Amino acid sequence: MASAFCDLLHRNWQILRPPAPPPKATNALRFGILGTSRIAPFALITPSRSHPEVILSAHSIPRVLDSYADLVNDKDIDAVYVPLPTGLHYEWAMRCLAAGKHVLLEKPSTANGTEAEELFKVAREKGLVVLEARHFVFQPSWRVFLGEVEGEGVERVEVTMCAPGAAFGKGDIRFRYELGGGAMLDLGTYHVGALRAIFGAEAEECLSCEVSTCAPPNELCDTKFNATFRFPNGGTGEMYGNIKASLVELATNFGTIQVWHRKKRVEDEALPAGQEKWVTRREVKKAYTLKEAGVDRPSEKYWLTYRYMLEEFVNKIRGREGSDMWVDGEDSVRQMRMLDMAYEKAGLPLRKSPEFKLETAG
Ligand SMILES: NC(=O)C1=CN([C@@H]2O[C@H](COP(=O)(O)OP(=O)(O)OC[C@H]3O[C@@H](n4cnc5c(N)ncnc54)[C@H](OP(=O)(O)O)[C@@H]3O)[C@@H](O)[C@H]2O)C=CC1
Ligand SMILES: O=C1OC[C@@H](O)[C@H](O)[C@H]1O
Repeated sequence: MASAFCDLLHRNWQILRPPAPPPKATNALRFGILGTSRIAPFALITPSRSHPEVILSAHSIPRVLDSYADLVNDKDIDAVYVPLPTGLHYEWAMRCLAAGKHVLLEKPSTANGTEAEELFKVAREKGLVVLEARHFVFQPSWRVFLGEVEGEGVERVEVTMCAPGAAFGKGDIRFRYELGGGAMLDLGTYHVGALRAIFGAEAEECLSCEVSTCAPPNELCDTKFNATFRFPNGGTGEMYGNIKASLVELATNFGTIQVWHRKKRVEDEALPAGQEKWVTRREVKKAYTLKEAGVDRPSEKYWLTYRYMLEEFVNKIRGREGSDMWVDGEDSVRQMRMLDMAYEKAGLPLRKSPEFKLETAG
């Protein structure tokens, strides 16, 4: 017990303060970050410290450039991390591709399915990597969890995840339609990703979608959602989320997917041979490393989802075989199509990016 506690403390300490970084490779990829979003330190700045093939070349450290366009067109940058409001993802990812840069693109990839289709088509044509940062996919424990599930036989799945209302001020990007605001697009992208992966199939129909929305003038932005989808095997997937959750609601529903790798309790029912009563079997599994998840690839206990994701992003750019955890363009497009379905069912307009013109397309 004491050793498990020490292990927990040690691991969490290393998350915040990774061990002395390995020397950077001479051909390390040079990353730039657009903007100064709150997520950047978690999603890229800290993980990059322990990656020998990643150098942060431009952001606030060590160089600050005058504009997003300057950074995107900087010849000393190989890859750009785009953690902008969702409604700006499409434009800036397209600009990065036009400038020949690989893109680590915050989730959700774009504001709607049509934009995603266009974006990933251009990425394919240019032979550049665009990865939607749906980070939980890269977590070893998620892999273990999916290994327990037989998509075809799944009848009903419930995905619940909330975020603390106190974290987002009134003017937050999540509550502004013109910036791609809305809880389903922001948080629901996790729910939809989980449902699709568990069923191993695409939802055929959104059967119902109830939402609560912001007060005018932001009434087009949902803050809470409850939706049900039908999957090809006849099973139903339900999702509930709230980005204005109170502390009480958070106590049971807070999304801790980034740090909490311990696999949720597995429960199933079995009828032991010769007995009349069904019994419930419970098992807790954990996998902090790829090795624990049965994958023979390097990883460390203190890596968060973001670090795992960075590892695969670099592998893909280098053309190296990584683990089998990945989010390809087709997956991102399907993800957006399912979110579109939910918005349509809720009677809310699809989110969209502002019009823009590529000056440097080539
Ligand atoms: N992977 C994860 O765990 C998480 C992912 N996200 C995703 O990351 C993205 C950013 O979220 P978050 O970090 O909370 O966002 P923030 O509000 O903290 O940051 C957004 C950044 O976008 C820039 N920006 C450019 N134009 C605008 C504009 N018109 N209005 C507001 N900001 C603008 C600002 O940069 P500047 O400094 O240049 O002004 C700002 O710092 C979202 O797509 C979200 O879905 C968010 C949280 C967690
Ligand atoms: O991980 C997250 O939790 C809270 C959300 O609002 C955020 O955008 C998301 O990525």
